[in-house]
Amino acid sequence: MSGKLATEYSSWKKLQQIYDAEHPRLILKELFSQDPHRFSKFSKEYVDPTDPNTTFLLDYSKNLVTQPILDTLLSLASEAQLETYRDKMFAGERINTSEDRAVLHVALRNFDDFKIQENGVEEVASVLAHMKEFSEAIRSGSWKGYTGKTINTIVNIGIGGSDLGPVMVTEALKPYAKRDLTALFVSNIDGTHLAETLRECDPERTLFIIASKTFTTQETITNAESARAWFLSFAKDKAHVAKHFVALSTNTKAVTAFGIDEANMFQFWDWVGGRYSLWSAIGLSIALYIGYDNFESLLKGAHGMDKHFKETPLESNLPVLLAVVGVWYNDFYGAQTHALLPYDQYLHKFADYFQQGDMESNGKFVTKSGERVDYQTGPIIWGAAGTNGQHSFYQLVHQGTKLIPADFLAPATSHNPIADSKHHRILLSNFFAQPEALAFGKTEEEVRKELGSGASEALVKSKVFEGNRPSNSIMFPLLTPRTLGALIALYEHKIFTQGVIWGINSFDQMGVELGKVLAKNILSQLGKPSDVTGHDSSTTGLIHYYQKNRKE
Ligand SMILES: O=P(O)(O)OC[C@H]1O[C@@H](O)[C@H](O)[C@@H](O)[C@@H]1O
Repeated sequence: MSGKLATEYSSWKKLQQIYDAEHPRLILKELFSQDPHRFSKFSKEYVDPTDPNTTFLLDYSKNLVTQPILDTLLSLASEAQLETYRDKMFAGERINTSEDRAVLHVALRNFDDFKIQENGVEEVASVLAHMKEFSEAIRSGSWKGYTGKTINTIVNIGIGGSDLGPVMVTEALKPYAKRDLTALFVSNIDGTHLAETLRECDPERTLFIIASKTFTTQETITNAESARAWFLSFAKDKAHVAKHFVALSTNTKAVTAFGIDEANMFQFWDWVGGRYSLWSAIGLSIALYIGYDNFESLLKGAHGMDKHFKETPLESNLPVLLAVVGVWYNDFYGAQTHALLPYDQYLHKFADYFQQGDMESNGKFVTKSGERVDYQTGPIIWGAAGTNGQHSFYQLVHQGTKLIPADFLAPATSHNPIADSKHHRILLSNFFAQPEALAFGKTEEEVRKELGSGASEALVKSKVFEGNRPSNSIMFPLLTPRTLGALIALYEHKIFTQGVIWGINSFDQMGVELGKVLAKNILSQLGKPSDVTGHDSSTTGLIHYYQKNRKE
């Protein structure tokens, strides 16, 4: 990045002045009543530049912004050289500086459109062809297990980026799934996860997909070894492993050492970050579950958003708008979190997925040039599918003491229009009502009128909704593979944009390393109390308690 702290930009300073002077007057109720055209000014319909049928509406009018604030936020993005860094990413420059790597998930869904130079990019098409051929063989039943039966269950063994994307997308695109193929996922090292999953598997009809970019991740390799031992307890002969185990990885040596044939390995490259890898071979479980053509539509939807991000001026660029509005709350309003609230059961893993996508990317306190930031970086991402959240944590979102910016997402049409779409109309009425309630609240006067004269003061106060709580709403016609691809890429580029503004490297994850190293050392000390050395009294005490109480 430019080597500057974000607070040094003149637009940052201007934003601080605007915030200090104006924020008490930024009242959504007033902003809407002053301008009857606020919705049309602050909403945009996305039309995929490569496919006019893929569209969605982004309504960002319920944000605590005016046009001059938005303009200043966009100047901040320009001052941080967003366009330059965006072009560097698409050109394959090594913008992941700490690991000296290019950041090219956009190359995985490019279909020869942008010219991208980097080793491996020319192999993308052949890996996709391999995924197509393999997924068709499994789905058609031409691929047989060791006793000649077809595969009816796939088990993806992976963690982090090698799990969350496939889990989220297979859930989201279930309406497109081959229902006689069950997709299961094992991620946790907790033996319970594998044991419970294997209870659902028939060894003669199960395919294990070992998904690991590095093929060294302790959880994944341990789970894969135990799955192989389970399989061999039935199949007996190691030669049968070839029909039931495939690998998705960048590490050919480790894959073959594990005993998986190179022919059953699906490659990707070090310029694919784990949390940006569902578009790569890591998406094999998706292709198997929804079919290769639908997987390709997912990639194409993301490519459309890439083109939009790359070619649209900042003021109409949807990921950029989401990003800068997020910076406004995160850095000036002091919001700590950002909620993702999809009103679509199929998107129930969306927030989980972007917890890694956003927090592993932007949860950093040093800039690319090694300086400690003096401002907030990535927000805490959380959320749940509507309307479940309403009956759980929305109380705090509406009346708590914290500002929680939120994105609401919903399809106009449901894949399951049961009871003549009654369910969907109820769902959507909530999707429309919640942002309205958050923004406009309910005054004391309205409460008094409602309760009548006998109500206690305490009761009146407890029923007031202060409102002025901001949100974005995203509505799309139907959750299709292409729309989902566009939505995921929308958030990926939002994360990229915020990372550029904050001057951090959004593409490494040094923060996950320390715990791994300590755990490795502790694992070697778990035998007996006298082995436990070099820790504080709390950690030592905890390990001693375990040693005293375990039954193995
Ligand atoms: O795919 P791998 O190499 O097994 O890595 C899995 C995960 O490992 C974690 O340690 C990383 O923080 C994630 O980014 C990554 O996705």
